[in-house]
Amino acid sequence: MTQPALSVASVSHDYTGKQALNNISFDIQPGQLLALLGPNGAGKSTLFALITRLLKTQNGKIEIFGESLQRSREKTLRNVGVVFQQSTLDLDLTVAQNLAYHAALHGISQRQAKKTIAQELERLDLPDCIDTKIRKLNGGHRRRVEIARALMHQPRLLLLDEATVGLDIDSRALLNQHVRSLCAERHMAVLWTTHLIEEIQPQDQLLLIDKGLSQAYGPCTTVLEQHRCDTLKQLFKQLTGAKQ
Ligand SMILES: Nc1ncnc2c1ncn2[C@@H]1O[C@H](COP(=O)(O)OP(=O)(O)OP(=O)(O)O)[C@@H](O)[C@H]1O
Repeated sequence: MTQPALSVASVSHDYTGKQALNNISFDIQPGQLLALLGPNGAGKSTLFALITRLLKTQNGKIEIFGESLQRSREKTLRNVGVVFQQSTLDLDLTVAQNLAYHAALHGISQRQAKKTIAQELERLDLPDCIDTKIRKLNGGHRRRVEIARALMHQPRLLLLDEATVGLDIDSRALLNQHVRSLCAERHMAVLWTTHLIEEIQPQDQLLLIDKGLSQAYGPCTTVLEQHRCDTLKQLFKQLTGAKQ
């Protein structure tokens, strides 16, 4: 095994008396997509906030490419692209302006930024939108711009928190497919947080959490076999009691 892109070991989290996460451990290797699945209130956002350092780690260890998140914050975050659940694009700036601003924050030269913006938009099938204000784009296109932004500094680990929320079925499928191809082509590690079973594929790694506890972890097909389930829907219901 190579060094994991992301390693989470025995992580727990308390919100003043309420335990949101209890002893969660998992790894993501370069080129792997791990689907973090769980019903509402399972602890997905808490875990995401710990990995992105929005919350401070209370218990356990989080490492990105072998570097402790607690000790080398800047170094580790340089390797990470993040797409949050809520859009953080400036609606009154154009696509290019939003991306260029992010590039500047990462110390990327204007020349390099221009080149990367063109490449990423081409890749996302958005080249005609470069001078369009975000406000004029539909939800699916805005999400694609957010992915392009997260990729501007060429991260090796991409973290997405419920990136498809609010999108129609076609846009959801397209986005999911796009992230999968990035994962394969760039050998990028991906954490895909979702509460939607249909966004998960048999070749994915799966971490199913419920009420802060890890209920199942491993290659999707292995997890199904271990729990004698034919479908993820069945597994989800068996382990969480929740319906999809
Ligand atoms: N700031 C907070 N203070 C107290 N409790 C919190 C706080 N944030 C979350 N919780 C609780 O922690 C648990 C996990 O919440 P979290 O938001 O991480 O779950 P989730 O899986 O992301 O759910 P959802 O899909 O609904 O966003 C829930 O019981 C929630 O009520």
